Amino acid sequence: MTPIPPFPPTHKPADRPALAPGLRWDVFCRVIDNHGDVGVCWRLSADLAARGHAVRLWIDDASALAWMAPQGAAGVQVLPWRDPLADEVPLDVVVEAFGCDPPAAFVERMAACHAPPLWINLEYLSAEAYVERSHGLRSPQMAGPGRGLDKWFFYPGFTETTGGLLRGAGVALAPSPRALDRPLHLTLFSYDPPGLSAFRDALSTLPGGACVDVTPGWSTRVVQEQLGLALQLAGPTRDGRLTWRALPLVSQPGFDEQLRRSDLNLVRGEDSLVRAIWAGKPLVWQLYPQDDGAHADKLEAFLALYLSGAPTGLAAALSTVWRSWNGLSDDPEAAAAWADLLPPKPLWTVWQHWAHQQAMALSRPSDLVSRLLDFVARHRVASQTV
Ligand SMILES: Cc1cn([C@H]2C[C@H](O)[C@@H](COP(=O)(O)OP(=O)(O)O[C@H]3O[C@@H](C)[C@H](O)[C@@H](O)[C@H]3O)O2)c(=O)[nH]c1=O
Repeated sequence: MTPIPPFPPTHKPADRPALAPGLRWDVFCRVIDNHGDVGVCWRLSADLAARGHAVRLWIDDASALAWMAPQGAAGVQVLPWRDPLADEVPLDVVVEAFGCDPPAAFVERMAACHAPPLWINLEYLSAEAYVERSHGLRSPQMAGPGRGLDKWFFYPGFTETTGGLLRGAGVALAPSPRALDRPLHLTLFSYDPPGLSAFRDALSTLPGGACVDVTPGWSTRVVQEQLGLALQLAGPTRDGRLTWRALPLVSQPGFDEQLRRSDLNLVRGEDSLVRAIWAGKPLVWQLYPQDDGAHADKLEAFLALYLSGAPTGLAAALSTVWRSWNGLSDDPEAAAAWADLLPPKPLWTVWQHWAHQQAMALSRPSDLVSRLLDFVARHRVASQTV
């Protein structure tokens, strides 16, 4: 076992390295699967830095940042996750993404600080009711390396009493919907949606045809497996009235722009759901499937929120399509619902307007980073007055 190097029992704030104005943050990220962990941690870090804060992003696998954030961000230092991490002085705020357990030696140093950093666990986004109940709760650490510290739960969410949604400074809100006088343009970023071939059938009947941009990895594989289309970056694949195009991996700003340019976005996971909302275009969401079926409740909660107040015909057709896209119903109506939702059917325009309206409504309250800064400010004031 590597011995933990000795360090003084207390560290006054003055012991911490002086950095840029604003607060100094340690963000910890473990890449478990796919791109969501790094995607969220990068957006958070870059947004904090854009507001004058200094961020050390500790990450166990930074490889995806080469394509996701090739531009980097002034104020964000990307550092390899090290365990033990006893030689670093914790900064003002420590964000642990998705309960990823920062190295024990680092947490021991946090606990040994004269004025310990504020320790925040950033959780997964959901519209379920437990989010409002759990947001902002304190978890006193009774044992382990952080004994004596408090860890605070910060839950992203869609309502005022949650942690809000990541937005970023450069988000251009959706333009108003336009009438379609060309092939429908789609982006496919998915896991393995059951019924992809039924969806292709619905697209194939569109009078103007459609062009589907397929993201690399899972989606390209699934198009090959379910539809027998081997997509190549070299050029588009014709398929009757449809055109399929393989996309390369692009930066987050490029990905966001891709969603804004599309007429219909089929997205997956939490981060691209939020970006598709901001794009203000019709969207279909595929959730990461959980073995215990927990994604079903998560989908229903989001449907209830997103479609609250929607015209009845739209709510019914969209719910049918979304459940079937997630393998949560084998509703024979799904094919008919798809057909009803696509142009030139009247519901298409209703859907466009609804997506635009929801982008505006959900962007009106403050965003996640603003709420996080407010949360931190309130706790720092409270801890100084104790
Ligand atoms: C395809 C593509 C994606 N991206 C980014 C956008 C997002 O930040 C990120 C994708 O993240 P998500 O949309 O969350 O989907 P994901 O499927 O990659 O991640 C998911 O993995 C599951 C295991 C987790 O449980 C989910 O919570 C979720 O995080 O990749 C690009 O920047 N460029 C690209 O070309």
